[in-house]
Amino acid sequence: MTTELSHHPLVQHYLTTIRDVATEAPAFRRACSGMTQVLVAEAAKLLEVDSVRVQTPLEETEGARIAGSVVFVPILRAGLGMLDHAMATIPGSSVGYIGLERDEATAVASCYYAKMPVLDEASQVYVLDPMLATGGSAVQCVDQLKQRGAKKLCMICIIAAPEGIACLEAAHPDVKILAGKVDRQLNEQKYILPGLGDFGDRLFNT
Ligand SMILES: O=P(O)(O)OC[C@H]1O[C@H](OP(=O)(O)OP(=O)(O)O)[C@H](O)[C@@H]1O
Ligand SMILES: O=c1cc[nH]c(=O)[nH]1
Ligand SMILES: [Mg+2]
Repeated sequence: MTTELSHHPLVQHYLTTIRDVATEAPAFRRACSGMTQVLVAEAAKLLEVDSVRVQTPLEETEGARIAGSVVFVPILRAGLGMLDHAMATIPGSSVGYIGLERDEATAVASCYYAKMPVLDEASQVYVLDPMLATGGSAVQCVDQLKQRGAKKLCMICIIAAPEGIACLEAAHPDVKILAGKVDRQLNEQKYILPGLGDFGDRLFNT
């Protein structure tokens, strides 16, 4: 598996805003959107294109269009914070949803919802989840996507823990990861350090 880090200055700028304990929900949401826009654009480098001809008002010239379908799969809840800008960046994309929630005591995620578009081996599937902590949620999500036919998968996250990367790599070595930052470690409650706290709570003001 390849894990890629974004070195884009905007990603580092927005990450600092969302880490900051003083950042409240409105600014947190704006920073999350701004960061997602850059990460999705970087992850879109994976897309293949078909050569096409295009007629300008003056003459015909060469062009390119995305080949195959693009599918975004936000992991609820927190992944919803990344969805709007992902869809705006690739307006022809499809969206699947998966709900996964970690048990507060064990940090083991369980699935409470799934609704997917048709997937096939040509679909480029991007899983959206800002936090890759133990990796349990990502592995369960990818398990389900592969069962439904997905073969080309990329996980886009804002912060990844080394433990989460190792877990996803062990279970699904073919899945690419694009992260805004790889943080130091998990704490005893399986929160990422230094991290940003509970992403879902900060995004949804709960
Ligand atoms: O890598 P893992 O250890 O599985 O942790 C990562 C997951 O934890 C958080 O979700 P949470 O369970 O808090 O649900 P929420 O998004 O509804 O708050 C986060 O949004 C990820 O989905
Ligand atoms: O640090 C973490 C780990 C999992 N989920 C979060 O929202 N934050
Ligand atoms: Mg949460």
